[in-house]
Amino acid sequence: MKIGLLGYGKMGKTIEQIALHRQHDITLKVEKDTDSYALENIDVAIDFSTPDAAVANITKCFNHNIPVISGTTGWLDHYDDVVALCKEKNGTFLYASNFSLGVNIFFELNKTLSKLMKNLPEYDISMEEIHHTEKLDAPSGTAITLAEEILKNSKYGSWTLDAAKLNDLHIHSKRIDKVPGTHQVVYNSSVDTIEIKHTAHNRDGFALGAVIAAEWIVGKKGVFSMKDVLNIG
Ligand SMILES: NC(=O)C1=CN([C@@H]2O[C@H](COP(=O)(O)OP(=O)(O)OC[C@H]3O[C@@H](n4cnc5c(N)ncnc54)[C@H](OP(=O)(O)O)[C@@H]3O)[C@@H](O)[C@H]2O)C=CC1
Ligand SMILES: O=C(O)C1=N[C@H](C(=O)O)C[C@H](O)C1
Repeated sequence: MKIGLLGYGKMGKTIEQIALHRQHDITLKVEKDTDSYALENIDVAIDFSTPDAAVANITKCFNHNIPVISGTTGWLDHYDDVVALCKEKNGTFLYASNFSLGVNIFFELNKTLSKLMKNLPEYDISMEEIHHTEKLDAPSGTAITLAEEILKNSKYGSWTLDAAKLNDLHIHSKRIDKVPGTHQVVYNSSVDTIEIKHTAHNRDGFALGAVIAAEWIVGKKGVFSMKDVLNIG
């Protein structure tokens, strides 16, 4: 498979290693905002760029009829517009806030736990996400995905980064040098605490999931998620 990497930073480089190991070719690498590029000789594009760049990269793929996988976070205010454009252009698109198999299992655990806790308002819920100091967005995309599921079954109105907003689900975002990604959900009452936690040890799991999604999506049309790829949820 011929893969175009839209974004060649920490994730782009890790994806390249995994893709080459799985016998794919990298036929395009876009390294920075100022790079002009043509979408030629590509079966699928994988976008791990920046919050400001993702929408333009994805749109360009739709315009050139190239299937596109996006793991870039921090642009989700435009997600509905991108989905509408994909349908209008009869394109192929898959976004995941987190491509790792472990986190996608963790998403299912989070969903199950939130349903179990639905009628137990004596538990206060909070979340923590920890990432490296180069991360541009907060909270993480993964934390937002977890929070949106919890909100369906809880007393909270929305998620917030502000600990003073007691009616909202607080996400504590910490930035610590080199941390690849840690997410924790905590249910706390006066008598006990229930916690679930996922810790990434490196970026390989994210990159492998993105390559598996790219392999899966070629030849398909529409808007997909990792639930479709992994057949879970
Ligand atoms: N969904 C998932 O599983 C995961 C998602 N992510 C997300 O992926 C994104 C990238 O992460 P990461 O690789 O760590 O970040 P990096 O900053 O290491 O890499 C991003 C790269 O994209 C480049 N870039 C800037 N503008 C463009 C553009 N217009 N087109 C293509 N590339 C561009 C940047 O260049 P420059 O430095 O010059 O700006 C940089 O080299 C982030 O949003 C992150 O949150 C990360 C890990 C897993
Ligand atoms: O920026 C990162 O590094 C990561 N970003 C994603 C997110 O925002 O959830 C996924 C992963 O946690 C690493």
